[in-house]
Amino acid sequence: MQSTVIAPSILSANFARLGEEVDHVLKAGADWVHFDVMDNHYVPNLTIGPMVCEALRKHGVTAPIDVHLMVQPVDRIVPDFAKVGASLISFHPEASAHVHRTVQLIKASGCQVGLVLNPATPVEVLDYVLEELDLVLLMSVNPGFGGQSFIPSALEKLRRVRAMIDRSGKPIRLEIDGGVKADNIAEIAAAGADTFVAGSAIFNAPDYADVIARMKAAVAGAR
Ligand SMILES: O=C(CO)[C@H](O)[C@H](O)COP(=O)(O)O
Repeated sequence: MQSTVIAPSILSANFARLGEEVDHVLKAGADWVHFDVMDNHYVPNLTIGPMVCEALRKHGVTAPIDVHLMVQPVDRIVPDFAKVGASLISFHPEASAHVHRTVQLIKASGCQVGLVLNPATPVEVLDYVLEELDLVLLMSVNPGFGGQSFIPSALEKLRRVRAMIDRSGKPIRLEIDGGVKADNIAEIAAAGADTFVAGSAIFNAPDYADVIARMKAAVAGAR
């Protein structure tokens, strides 16, 4: 199992002060920056693109930027994110005409690659491509909005994907995204996640360091 990563989703940050918010959350103990890209086509919301990623790098952010593409089509935007400092790019198989080709494109661009499974996407979509991946991202809400409730069936799915990753013997991260809070993260970790996206639970809290510390302690206890 990989080391624990807490990746705050900046979807719930104050966009009017984004650079400060990212500095603050990293200083508070966050490991990665989770960067949600929505296109009002694949998902019914519209957020941020490569220019904002570039602005964060120019602002001085050196932490890994974990780009979650909720866009269709996928391939055209990949080089734009690679150029401006994305560390890892994840995409939804439903949004790509050729999943294996998109995986290779992301790797060739110099980024790590992740595949995202929606709550109703079967784990079999990982067959034939799992070993090419650096990360599997399981959505525990339907994509498009922060602040939704964790869908309990994601726990069983985590256990299944954890077993697939362990069987592969590859150092593939298992990330969970949606409704992750300090009070449910222990059972999510016990089900096999090692990388935790949390938006509203962190950015709506009065003390980012306190909530991140409580999350890390809960994960450590569960492992
Ligand atoms: O990808 C997302 C939505 O599509 C968000 O990252 C996710 O929902 C995180 O927000 P929260 O922790 O508030 O549920």
